[in-house]
Amino acid sequence: MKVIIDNKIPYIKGVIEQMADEVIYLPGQAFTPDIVRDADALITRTRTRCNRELLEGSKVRFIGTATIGFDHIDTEYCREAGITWSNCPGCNAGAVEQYIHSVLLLLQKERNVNLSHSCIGIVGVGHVGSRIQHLAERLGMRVLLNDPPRAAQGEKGFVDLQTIARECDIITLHTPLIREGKYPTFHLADDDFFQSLQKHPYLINTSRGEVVETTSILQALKSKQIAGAVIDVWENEPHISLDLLHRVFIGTPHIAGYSADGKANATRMVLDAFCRFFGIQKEFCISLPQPEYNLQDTDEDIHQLQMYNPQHDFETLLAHPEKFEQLRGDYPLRRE
Ligand SMILES: NC(=O)c1ccc[n+]([C@@H]2O[C@H](COP(=O)([O-])OP(=O)(O)OC[C@H]3O[C@@H](n4cnc5c(N)ncnc54)[C@H](O)[C@@H]3O)[C@@H](O)[C@H]2O)c1
Ligand SMILES: O=C(O)[C@H](O)[C@H](O)COP(=O)(O)O
Repeated sequence: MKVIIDNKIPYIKGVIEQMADEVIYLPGQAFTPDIVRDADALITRTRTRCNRELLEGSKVRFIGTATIGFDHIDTEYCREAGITWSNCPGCNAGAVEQYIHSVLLLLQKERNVNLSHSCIGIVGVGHVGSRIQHLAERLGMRVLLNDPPRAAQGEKGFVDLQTIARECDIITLHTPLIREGKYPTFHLADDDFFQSLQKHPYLINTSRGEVVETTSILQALKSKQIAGAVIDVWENEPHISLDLLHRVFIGTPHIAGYSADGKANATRMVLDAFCRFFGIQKEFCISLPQPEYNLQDTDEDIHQLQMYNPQHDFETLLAHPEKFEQLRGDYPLRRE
C-alpha cells in the first residue's frame, strides 16, 4: 500500500512505515494528480485541496486530514468517487482555548477591557466554542451563544446573531467554513453584520479567514465600528491583507491550533482512522514528554501569558508577512 503524507505533520514518521509498504512525504501544496495517481491513501493538512482536479483517475480510497477543519476536502466529489475521508474532531480545541484565553487577558491588560463586566458572544458552539464558553464563564463574563444548526435540533440556550450584535463587547467566531446550504458561514461577518454591531466590540476570528469579509472588517476598523480585531485566520492565505495586518490588535499566521498536544492528538486520530479503514491491527503510541515549566510569577493570569503570549507570534508575522507559510511550517509547537 502506498501513502502520501504532508511533510509538516509531526509524530507520524516511523509509525506509519510499520503499516504501509511505501510512504512518501511532500509539502502540502506539492500533491499533484501525477503524484497521487497510484497512491492508496493521502494524509493531509489544510494545505492540500482534495478535489476532482487532484483525485480523478487516481487509486486513492482514503483521505485523512490531521486537522479539525475539512473545507479543503470536496466531500461531494469524494462521495461520488467512493473515497472515504476523515478529519480529527476536537484535536486542537485545547490549543485554540489557550490562544483565546491569552487574547482575553491581553485585552484586559492592554486595552482595559474589564472581562468580568463584559459580554462575549460565541458564534459556533462545537468542540472549540464550548471550551470558550466554559473559559469565559470561569473569567466571570456574561456569555451569549449562537449556533443555528444546534438550535434547529431543539437544543436550548442559543440566541440569534442580532442579539449577539446588540449586546456583546467581544465576539468570537468558531464556525466551520460553509459555502452553501441552510447555514452558510462564508462572509458571515459582512457589511450588514458590522453595521448591526451596537457596542463597538472586539472581533476575534480563529475559524477560517473567509468567514469574515476583509473589505468589511477593514471598513469597520477604520470607522471604529469595532474597537479592534484579533485575526488568526485570513482570506486568501498565505497572501494576506497587509492593510488588515497593520490595523489589528493581534494578528497571527493561523497558529491558534498549533500546540504540540493538539498536533499529537491529530496524528493519533488520523492514524486510528487510517487503521480502521484498512483493517490494520497495530498498536502504536504517540506520547509527549511531561512539559517543563519555568514560571516566574505566582499570579495565574501572568502564568497564562508566560505559557503563551500571542503578541510574540504577532511580532514575528509583522516582521515577515511574506513568510506566512514558513512561519507556520517551522512553528515551535507550544505546550497546552
Ligand atoms: N485557527 C486554528 O488554528 C483553528 C483550529 C481549530 C479549528 N479551527 C476552525 O474552527 C472551526 C470550528 O472548530 P470546532 O472544532 O469547534 O468545530 P465543530 O464542528 O465541533 O463546531 C462547529 C460548530 O459551528 C456550528 N455552526 C455551523 N454553522 C453555523 C452558523 N452558520 N452559525 C453559527 N454556528 C454554526 C455547528 O453547529 C457546530 O456546533 C473548524 O471548522 C476550523 O475551521 C481553526
Ligand atoms: O482546522 C484545524 O485543525 C486548524 O485550522 C489547523 O490548525 C490547521 O492547520 P494545518 O495543520 O492545516 O496547518
